[in-house]
Amino acid sequence: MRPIRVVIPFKLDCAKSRLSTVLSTVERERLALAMLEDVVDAVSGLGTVTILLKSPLPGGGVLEDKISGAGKRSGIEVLDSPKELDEALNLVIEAEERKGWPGDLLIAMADLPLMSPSDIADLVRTPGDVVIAPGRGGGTNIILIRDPRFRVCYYGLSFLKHLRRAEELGLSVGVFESFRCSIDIDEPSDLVEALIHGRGRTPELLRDMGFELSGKRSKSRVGCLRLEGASRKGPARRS
Ligand SMILES: Nc1nc2c(ncn2[C@@H]2O[C@H](COP(=O)(O)OP(=O)(O)OP(=O)(O)O)[C@@H](O)[C@H]2O)c(=O)[nH]1
Ligand SMILES: C[C@H](OP(=O)(O)O)C(=O)O
Repeated sequence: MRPIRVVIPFKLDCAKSRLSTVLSTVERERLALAMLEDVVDAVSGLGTVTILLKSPLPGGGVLEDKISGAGKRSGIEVLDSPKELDEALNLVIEAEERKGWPGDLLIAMADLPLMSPSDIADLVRTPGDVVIAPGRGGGTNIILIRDPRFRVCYYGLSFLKHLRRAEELGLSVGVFESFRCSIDIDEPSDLVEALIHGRGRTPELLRDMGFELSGKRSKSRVGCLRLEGASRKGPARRS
């Protein structure tokens, strides 16, 4: 199997804004960092890992000082880029192409806390010039790129856009269907999945923040918030 370089795009500034109804700005940053560490744990056995960090960091400093285990692990590179997601990633792909494509490129989003090393091991065994693990709602949670001509185009039903782009290039596509890889944490209702199925830092942090499962599927009022399936002890905190 060809070497694989893992790239995890990560933005901390205004992270996870779709969770702002249930988490303060600081809490969303803490959650984003916890999920990043869980993702790094899941992919670390594959090869070199690059965290493609949207710079500048809120409040300055360096990412390594904000994450514990993952940031200190050998083989983790943090690459700063002020560019938006697509441009930042396509510049990385183009750089690998100019180097003669020394290895394949696996792009994993930083908000996939359920993903496990075995899921990733199965994904990289999936045939295709491009292999995609779709996210719910038409997103692209993980993409393995084996052909340097491919470029990414996220947001707005990106899964379909990536299928179309591969077809236009005459590339074969593998779709990796996995419950654990399909769960990206975007909306408050996604927190239930992290609490039920998560095994790493993310569910631990959510419980520390006072989230708990309500036992049955019910609408729980938390202040003016309504959470399906999970309720929060104490008053909802806002930034
Ligand atoms: N390097 C980089 N990463 C990004 C950028 N925008 C989002 N990301 C990362 O890409 C992944 C998917 O992005 P989203 O799910 O939209 O994350 P988000 O922007 O924090 O969430 P929302 O504010 O709710 O859209 C996450 O790992 C983000 O950290 C960007 O402009 N640059
Ligand atoms: C990055 C984006 O994430 P979503 O907004 O779909 O969760 C996508 O997968 O295209």
